[in-house]
Amino acid sequence: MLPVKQAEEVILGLVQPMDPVEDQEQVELLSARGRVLAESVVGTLDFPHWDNSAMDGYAVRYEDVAEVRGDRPIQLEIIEKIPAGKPPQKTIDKGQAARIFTGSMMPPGADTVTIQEDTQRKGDRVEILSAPSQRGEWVRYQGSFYQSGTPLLSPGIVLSAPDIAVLATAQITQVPVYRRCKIAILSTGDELVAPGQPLKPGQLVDSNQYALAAAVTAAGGEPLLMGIVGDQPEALQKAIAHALTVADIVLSTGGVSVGDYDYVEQILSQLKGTIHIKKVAIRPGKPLTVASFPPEASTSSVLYFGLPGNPVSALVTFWRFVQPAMRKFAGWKQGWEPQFLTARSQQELRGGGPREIYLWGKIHCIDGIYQFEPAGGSHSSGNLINLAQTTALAVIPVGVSTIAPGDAIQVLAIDN
Ligand SMILES: Nc1nc2c(c(=O)[nH]1)N[C@H]1C(S)=C(S)[C@@H](COP(=O)(O)OP(=O)(O)OC[C@H]3O[C@@H](n4cnc5c(N)ncnc54)[C@H](O)[C@@H]3O)O[C@H]1N2
Ligand code: MOO
Ligand SMILES: [Mg+2]
Repeated sequence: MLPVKQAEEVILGLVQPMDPVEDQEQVELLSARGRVLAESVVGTLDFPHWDNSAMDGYAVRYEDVAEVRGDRPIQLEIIEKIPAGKPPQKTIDKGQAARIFTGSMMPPGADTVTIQEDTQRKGDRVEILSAPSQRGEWVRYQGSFYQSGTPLLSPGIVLSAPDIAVLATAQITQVPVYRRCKIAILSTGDELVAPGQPLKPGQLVDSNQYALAAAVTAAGGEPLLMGIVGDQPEALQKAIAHALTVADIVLSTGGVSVGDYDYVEQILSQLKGTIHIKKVAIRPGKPLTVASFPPEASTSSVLYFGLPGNPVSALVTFWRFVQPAMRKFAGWKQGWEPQFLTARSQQELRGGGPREIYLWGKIHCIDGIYQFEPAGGSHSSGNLINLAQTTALAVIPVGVSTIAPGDAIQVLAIDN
């Protein structure tokens, strides 16, 4: 049994990120959120594009108003009103001002804005009641936030709402992103029927394919549903061989343990896959099987995860191992590894045995401190019912038998 951390290293070591050119596609700006940027974005305009006012008030010359005191106001002649979006027509001379608004271009000659609240209007003149604290007060200078020609956004970032604002400002309406990675998902087991089918005695609804499709989508991938394959080696070999030709990563569930009908590993070998992992010291998820297929066996090299069939084992191993691999493959520049948070356990947690234990539950932030609330009921890897609404997995390291209430633990936050 490979320790969890070592298994993670082996898996991430097997992943070659997509090619930023070959695997690039252009998407509309409004569809770019959550996608991974494939190219550096460089703006052709300074930001702000021109000197403009940060407030409603009057554009003035600093020298004219620097000495103003409450008991010594000065009056300036208003020579122009400059709405936002209209270029100023006049130059501000000594003793003059322009009425200006937030976002309006600064007129030549003026270098400072006095806010409306510090003035009194007197017909076509304005009385300035207090001095600015410095030259340039309330002016947003051209290029003060960003200079054109320098990188705005770097490749390998996952685009978020503020990034979309930056792209919009840079007038990038078609965004170069990595294509979504294709993840084939197949369920193995003679007992499985699709949701909606009546159950004969001994049968079970295939929940894994749906759970994994949702998890893949949440992780930014494109799920390819390959259906249910019975426990027949020929059918399974055919299905796996086909999945290898259509996907970047293949996930199967079931058939990886030691039972008479657990054929996945032998089929991966028959298909000339290299098996890197057969068992991981994780509970749930021990029989996780990982193989790689060189480009000859498929269109390009493909990573294969034989996830355990138990529904909780399938999702826990997805979150712990598949999702990081997807991130690296998808072009993320960094942060592929799961990010653990420190939380306090609300209840006593029991560990023990040779495997790292993952308990599912919810994470709450109470008075600024993360707290982990384990799901009630059985933590059997077959109990998918109490997995509902899971937002975190708490990790009990090997060698730790008890976590007392209030003790610190590492938790993996789940965003799905
Ligand atoms: N003698 C041993 N038995 C088992 C061991 C072991 O070490 N020695 N390991 C156990 C562990 S741990 C796990 S996890 C499971 C993994 O089993 P498989 O990956 O071989 O999966 P199956 O045997 O095919 O199924 C296990 C379980 O999950 C249900 N299942 C399967 N597919 C689905 C699906 N798509 N949707 C919902 N449920 C599914 C299946 O009916 C079984 O109940 O092995 C233990 N056994
Ligand atoms: O690893 Mo199994 O997933 O413990 O049930
Ligand atoms: Mg089995």
